[in-house]
Amino acid sequence: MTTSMPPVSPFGPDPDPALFALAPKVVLHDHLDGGLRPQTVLELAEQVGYTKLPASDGPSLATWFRASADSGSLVRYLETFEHTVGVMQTAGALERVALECAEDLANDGVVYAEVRFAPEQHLEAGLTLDEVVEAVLKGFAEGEALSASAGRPITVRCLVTAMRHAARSREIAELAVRFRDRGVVGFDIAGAEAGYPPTRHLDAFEYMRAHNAPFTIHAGEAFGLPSIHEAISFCGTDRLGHGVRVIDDISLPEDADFTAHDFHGAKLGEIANYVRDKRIPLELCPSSNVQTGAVASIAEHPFNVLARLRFRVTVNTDNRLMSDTSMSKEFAVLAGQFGYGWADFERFTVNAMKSAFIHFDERLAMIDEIIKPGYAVLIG
Ligand SMILES: O=c1[nH]cnc2c1ncn2[C@H]1C[C@H](O)[C@@H](CO)O1
Ligand SMILES: [Zn+2]
Repeated sequence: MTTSMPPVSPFGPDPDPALFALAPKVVLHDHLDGGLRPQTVLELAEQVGYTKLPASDGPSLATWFRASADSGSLVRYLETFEHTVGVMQTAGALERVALECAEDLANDGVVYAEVRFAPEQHLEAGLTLDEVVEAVLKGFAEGEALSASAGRPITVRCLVTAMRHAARSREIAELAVRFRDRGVVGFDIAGAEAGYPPTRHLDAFEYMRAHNAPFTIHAGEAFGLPSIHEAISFCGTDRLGHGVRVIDDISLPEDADFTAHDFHGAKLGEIANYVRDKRIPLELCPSSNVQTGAVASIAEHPFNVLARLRFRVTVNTDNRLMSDTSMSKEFAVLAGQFGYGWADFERFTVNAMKSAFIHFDERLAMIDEIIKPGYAVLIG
């Protein structure tokens, strides 16, 4: 791969993320336990007597998360969650974190969010799975109400995640279906990918399919094509969490420039074709992918190749705390690297909204009433 001069962004070479705050944004892949405010981690630790935090003030803690997550390994990246999950063990803590999550996303101009977390990781202080989900949904509803009254309306829905190294996925899928009319719109599996293929959790996915309920699978992040193949072909996933390694099934000319405008010489293999033909959404998380070593750098991120080849790409944060990011920052990074303008960001946002797990009429209303008018103002 070669990288020539990156295309010039209409926003300048190193755009200010604040430029993107006004654009309506949709996030489909954002972890509740990966997006806490550093100050909240400190305050909750104090309240619940959690003594293992690696820093004692907000800025140092923020730096610690970002630096520790920068290891180039998904397994080491995931170790940082010990400290966020550690302080999210009571209903009050869960509710506060969910409320602040909704507020932070709304303040960044996110209009629709699907936020995920693994209820099975929040049972240490005696809550039941149902109580955990109820507390989180309560916090989201409060955050939505506060944001609406502050003139920043947002819709937040929840995905419940099962940890792929554990054995509770069927139970979590049942939880998702039990709460389907109360704000939980889907199911997911996450955690270390190598050694834990999606087919380990086939009964959970079969349960979801039997109940006509959608799900996504973290696949093609730390492990490559076999994981994507299982997720789409054996498990029947509706979306791919990351899915970034689908690039391994696309052959490009030896000297291809990942920042180019077109990729006419690209040859898609069977898996890549299937993902594109079926319009399977890719929940791409550029900054996170660099941190976990799924890609070497933003310049070498396949986002642009996949976008230009018209895969259904979406832009996501993954873990705002660990990556010190936001949707506006991810847009800024992509604009600076690949030269995208408002029309591109509108397309990625519409892609995301089309791929959401709420009902078709609700998706359409968000696109027609909020997203398109919002970008029309920006495009001018
Ligand atoms: O990017 C990720 N890949 C795999 N697992 C992840 C990623 N980000 C967060 N997780 C894990 C750690 C969290 O504790 C869990 C539930 O949100 O999901
Ligand atoms: Zn994730």
